[in-house]
Amino acid sequence: MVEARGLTKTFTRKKEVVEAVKEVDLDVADGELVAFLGPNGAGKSTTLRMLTSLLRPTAGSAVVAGYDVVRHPDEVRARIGYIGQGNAGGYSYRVGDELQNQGRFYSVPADVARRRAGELLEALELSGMEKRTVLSLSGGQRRRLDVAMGLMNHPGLLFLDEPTTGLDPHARANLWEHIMRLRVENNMTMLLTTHYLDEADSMAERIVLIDHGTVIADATPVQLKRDFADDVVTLGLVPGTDTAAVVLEKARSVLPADISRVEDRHDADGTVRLVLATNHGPDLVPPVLRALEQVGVTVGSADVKQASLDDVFLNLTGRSLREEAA
Ligand SMILES: Nc1ncnc2c1ncn2[C@@H]1O[C@H](COP(=O)(O)OP(=O)(O)OP(=O)(O)O)[C@@H](O)[C@H]1O
Repeated sequence: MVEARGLTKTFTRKKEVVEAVKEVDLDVADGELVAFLGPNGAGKSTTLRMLTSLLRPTAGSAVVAGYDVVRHPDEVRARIGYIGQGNAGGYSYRVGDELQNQGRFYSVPADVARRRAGELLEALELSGMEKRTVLSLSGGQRRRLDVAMGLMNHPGLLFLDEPTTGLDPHARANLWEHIMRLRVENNMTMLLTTHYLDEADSMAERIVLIDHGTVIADATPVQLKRDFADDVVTLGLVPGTDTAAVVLEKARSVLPADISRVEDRHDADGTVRLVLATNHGPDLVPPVLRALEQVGVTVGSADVKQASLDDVFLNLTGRSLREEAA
């Protein structure tokens, strides 16, 4: 569905040169849901705008829905849906008219457009709002209208640029529910950008991490977390009659060899904790507890913090995506 090679965009403004996207290679297979994840200014939107034929690449090429984006932009646009960062049409227009106009833009016959608009309004819980102006809709309703507009031409491939930014958690979850249902019903391939790590983690089948215009990782969320971050298991040890040093020595002697890092922590309340970094935290706890029990070490508490995409970004770049997004 998407095949980009060496995609590059350089902006020049008042003698300032910005290399927004640098030699990006990207493949999206039929039916896949891929998320572009990266900090502000990483080049996500610029890449999306090149793939949707809105922006001409400085170098490189992209074939989208079977057509070259530079040579056949009309063919590309006819086959894709694009939901930009702040669409929501003309604010003073009526919802129903906006959808009809969008249909006309795509040369959808008027009766088909009317039927499609009705179906989409119902699917996106906007029924009865045809006569309302866009301005009168809530943020979540407006974003759902954007999705409806992006789907008027029945695209096989949908591009979404930060679909949920600015929405409250309830509206975000609600929008996702709609998008995911429509994806299945319409058998759509999707490429989206987001700042939200949790969204990318739970929704995307593949994540392309982008930083300073370059792809720094491209894999499933599970693979990324396995390869570039560790789970952290923290065990609170009960000293009993042994000293803390003896307990720690006994504990360390029975730990499996594949733990990537072992540290001990002495908290202010006197608790001694063993901190283990591993790429299989939840599976590690039961055997470690059994082994510790066998050498007479009692565990009073266990905590598992599973690796996150933020840990992945931090390990790859030295910066936290969460802090940059905030
Ligand atoms: N029209 C333009 N003229 C000059 N510079 C631009 C233009 N559009 C984007 N840029 C710059 O290109 C870089 C990448 O911007 P882009 O919007 O693609 O990033 P992004 O990852 O989508 O960021 P955000 O998450 O904030 O939307 C930034 O440094 C931005 O300032």
